[in-house]
Amino acid sequence: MAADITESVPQAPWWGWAAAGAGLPEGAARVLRARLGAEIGEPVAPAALDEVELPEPELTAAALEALAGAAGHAAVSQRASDRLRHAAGKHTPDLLRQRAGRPLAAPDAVVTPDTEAAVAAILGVCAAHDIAVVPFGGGTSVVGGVAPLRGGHAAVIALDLGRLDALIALDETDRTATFEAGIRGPALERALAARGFTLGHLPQSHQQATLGGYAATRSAGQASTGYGAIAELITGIRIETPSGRLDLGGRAPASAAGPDLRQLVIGSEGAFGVITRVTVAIRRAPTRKAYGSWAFPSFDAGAAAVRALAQDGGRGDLPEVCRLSDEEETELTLAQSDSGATRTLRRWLGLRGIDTPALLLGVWEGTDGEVRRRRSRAARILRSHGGVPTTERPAAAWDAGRFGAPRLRDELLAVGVMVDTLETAATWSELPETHRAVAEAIRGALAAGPATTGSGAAGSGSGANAGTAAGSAGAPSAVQGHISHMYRDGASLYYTFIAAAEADPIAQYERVKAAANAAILARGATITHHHAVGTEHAALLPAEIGPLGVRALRAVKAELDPAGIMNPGKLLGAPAAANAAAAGGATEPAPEPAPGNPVLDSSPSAASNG
Ligand SMILES: Cc1cc2nc3c(=O)[nH]c(=O)nc-3n(C[C@H](O)[C@H](O)[C@H](O)COP(=O)(O)OP(=O)(O)OC[C@H]3O[C@@H](n4cnc5c(N)ncnc54)[C@H](O)[C@@H]3O)c2cc1C
Repeated sequence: MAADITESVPQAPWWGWAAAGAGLPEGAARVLRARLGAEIGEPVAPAALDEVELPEPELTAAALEALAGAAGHAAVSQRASDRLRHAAGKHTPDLLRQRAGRPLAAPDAVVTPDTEAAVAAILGVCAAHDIAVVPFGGGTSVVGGVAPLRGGHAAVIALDLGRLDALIALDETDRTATFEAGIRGPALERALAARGFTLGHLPQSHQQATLGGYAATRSAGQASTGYGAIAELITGIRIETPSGRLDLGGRAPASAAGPDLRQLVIGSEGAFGVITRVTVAIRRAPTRKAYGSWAFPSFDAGAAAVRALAQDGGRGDLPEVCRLSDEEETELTLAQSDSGATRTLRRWLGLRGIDTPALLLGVWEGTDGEVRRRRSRAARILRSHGGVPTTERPAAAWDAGRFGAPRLRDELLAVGVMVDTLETAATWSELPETHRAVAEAIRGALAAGPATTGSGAAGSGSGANAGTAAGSAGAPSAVQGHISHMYRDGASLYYTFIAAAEADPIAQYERVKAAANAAILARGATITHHHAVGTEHAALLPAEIGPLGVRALRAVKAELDPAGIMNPGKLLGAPAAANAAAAGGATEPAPEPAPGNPVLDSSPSAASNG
């Protein structure tokens, strides 16, 4: 149940997800050796704190004093450890730079208010002193959402919401709960569980992510198929902006009073203001889970079956967690286990003509009778679409291990393996082709290898060498995918790519991202289903919502944030003024190159996020 998987709240180190673990599991290491053709080397430790190069803070004494006046002296820190922990999010280029001890930039101070009034006062100080504000929840962004960009302002602070973490109200009649926005996933679920409820929103990052962060990024939990993504769960939201407070929703279950402004705040990524409280729809905590796993002869066949479940099944037939791996992800998962059970499964499927299976996992949550009834109705539909039932074990094993996976990425990066994830979503009619096109684009970019000439080398951050220049052949790779958030009209698509790191792993990453983005846009799919826009996808937003759509959002920002201090460079990209400055060379500092780690090693499917 939600409560029993959210007991621990690891404190992320500044260079990764979790403190050093026990290394790679043997199964993962074996698959990597076999797949990537290399021996696993000794892990390279991240830089020590005193080796880290941090820029000098640029806040004036007057600005510091004013911030302390707004939030309290103890709430304003310029300690290196605090600045470092707020210097980046958690996507692979962030971690590569952090591990190397050469962060791109750091906030000039970290401010941790403990009241909404203090948040409003801080925004006033920042507007008056020309200070950019980066709202900081759990810092788990994988799209550059918390990058400490100044955007042409005199300084930048990270505004950490971590002390705003209270349950404000729980209404059992309305089945809603209101929280301060800085509460993290486990604390939120614990508070609800104490009263017999759950939110059911469990992104793989929930142990560190916050409710405000979920809202700001339009996040989707791993059980979103059953519970709904965060945009469907939020009934009310409050945001403090430099122009004042907006209190939205929460008056009635629905309203025809104009466009739903909550939806303008959900997904605003800190560019309009700071979300300080959120009201969510809650459910009775489930008392039972039921698991089911089915094998299909191909990913396309599995997707057709899931579509039938989503469109023709009855209410509740879709499991809360519904996850279909493609053939590659299924193979890499099975290959990590050489148990008798896995061998038996392969034989059993082989006898039914399924040699390259695509595995569907389902987790139903509810009461005992409910979950069994729902699972057997779903089973009938899946069988009628060619699904071969296996045991409950694969789904139960996935459920038990899913929140350990992010740590694995740290282990992989330590031993010189490039690993990261990316995602999109497509309608059912486009999904099979989109899946193939994006996977092939990623494989092609990895196989192309690094450019041998041109200015894009050595982590310039330009992404200009995206697989176009002549290059040496890339290393062997594994590219796996799954769908995991189902809708009546389509589903998300999620990819994990793994390869030996090149000498410039950030350039390697950018090459892959550029190729995948091009394929996603060419297929007419979305640039992001749940990771959000951040800096990573900001240049692609016009392709998704059109230039007029971007201008409309800019107009909203101009009203709520006239000085443009809120999270510069995220969501809407650089403002026009910053672009002009950039043309004159006064840009944000370019990313430092991460050192190459030529040693190959590490682990596949388990490192997959989301
Ligand atoms: C290992 C891993 C697994 C992940 N799995 C998933 C997944 O399953 N599903 C999913 O949706 N995402 C996933 N993510 C992405 C990320 O965790 C989500 O985007 C999450 O919602 C971010 O929450 P946060 O509190 O960490 O926000 P942060 O990373 O701190 O911030 C994200 C963005 O929101 C802004 N922001 C944060 N708080 C506020 C606030 N109170 N007011 C205004 N703006 C704010 C920030 O400025 C930034 O632009 C994963 C990330 C990692 C590293």
